[in-house]
Amino acid sequence: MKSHVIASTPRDPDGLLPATGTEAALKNPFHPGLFLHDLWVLAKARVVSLLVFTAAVGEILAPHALIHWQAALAGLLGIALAGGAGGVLNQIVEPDLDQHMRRTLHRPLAEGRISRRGAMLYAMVLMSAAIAILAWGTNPLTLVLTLAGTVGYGVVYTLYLKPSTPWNIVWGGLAGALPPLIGWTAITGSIAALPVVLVLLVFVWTPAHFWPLAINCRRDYAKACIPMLPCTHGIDRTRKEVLNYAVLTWAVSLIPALLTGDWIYGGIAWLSGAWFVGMALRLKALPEGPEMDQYARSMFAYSISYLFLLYTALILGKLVMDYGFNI
Ligand code: HEM
Ligand SMILES: CC(C)=CCC/C(C)=C/CC/C(C)=C/COP(=O)(O)OP(=O)(O)O
Repeated sequence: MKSHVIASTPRDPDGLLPATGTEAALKNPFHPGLFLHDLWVLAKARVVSLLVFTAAVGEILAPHALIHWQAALAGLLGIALAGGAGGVLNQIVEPDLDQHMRRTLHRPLAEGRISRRGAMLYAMVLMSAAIAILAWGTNPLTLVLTLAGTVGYGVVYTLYLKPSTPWNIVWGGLAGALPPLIGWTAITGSIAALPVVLVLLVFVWTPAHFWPLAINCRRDYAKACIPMLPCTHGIDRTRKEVLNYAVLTWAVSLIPALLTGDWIYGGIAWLSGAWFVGMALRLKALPEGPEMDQYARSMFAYSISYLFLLYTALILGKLVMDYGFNI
């Protein structure tokens, strides 16, 4: 396994300054607003919000979700806390790496505002709360799947896959794909075809979500010695894989429509997926340069809206099918 421990920081290439602390932190050791913001960033709360949303859709699609509203709430809270713990674990492992990437340079551990020990305590609090809530409000299957998500991301992906293989995110993405199934099992206690397809959907979406960003940040990943696909196999191969996974995502996104006969979802999935594939084709066609880098950023941003749209369309279609709303 490659080591990702790097001795100096971009702020201090010669290692002469104290190892920790931003200017703000040095001037003002405790600032409550900054501290709360740091806790938010440490838990990767924005990513977790989409994980929780996909879990909520898994719950809403499950039979009799409203009757089991306590399990539904416990499931969402548990996933939010466990997802947050995964984000903290990830940053406990990577402060040295984060210091070498412009995107992550200002994270609380990378800048030394929060210590590894403090972050570990935070992860333990989040994880204990998640376990207690899931054990009390849901069922053992939901608890086990959620634990698998946190360990899969915070330990298997972060410690082993990310520093050792360019296919890290394909397998690492499985952890982040679990929430729709976790939402479903929180309500039903069992596994069914529809939520498994929803897991597959996030699983095949993840590479086309992340690799455009990796293209954009390839120089930083190379500096940090992380073997992301654009660094190990080049930009052309990465763009080809983005296109492959975009097409795969488009195809898998149509399966729920076939399973449920939900044409509203099917129509939205078809159109938004066609757009995603169109973006992948344009990314592939652009000559290397600033325009391609900028377009890769746009595709990354669209990937998030796209997944959000697909899962929103699933709820919309279910409402129309169940209650016959006129639209
Ligand atoms: C191993 C799998 C994944 C990898 C490697 C990955 C990678 C990333 C990275 C590096 C960012 C940060 C972009 C930035 O700060 O500029 C990001 C943002 C984001 N990711 Fe992913 N992601 C993965 C899976 C997922 C999953 C499963 C979801 C949700 C279902 C998701 C939702 C998001 C969202 C909502 C953002 C935007 C956060 C923000 O605006 O700050 N990601 N992803
Ligand atoms: C079900 C459950 C509890 C799942 C938790 C899984 C989870 C939090 C997945 C998020 C995936 C994610 C943020 C990847 C970022 O990649 P990175 O860590 O390589 O990005 P970085 O460079 O921004 O740190």
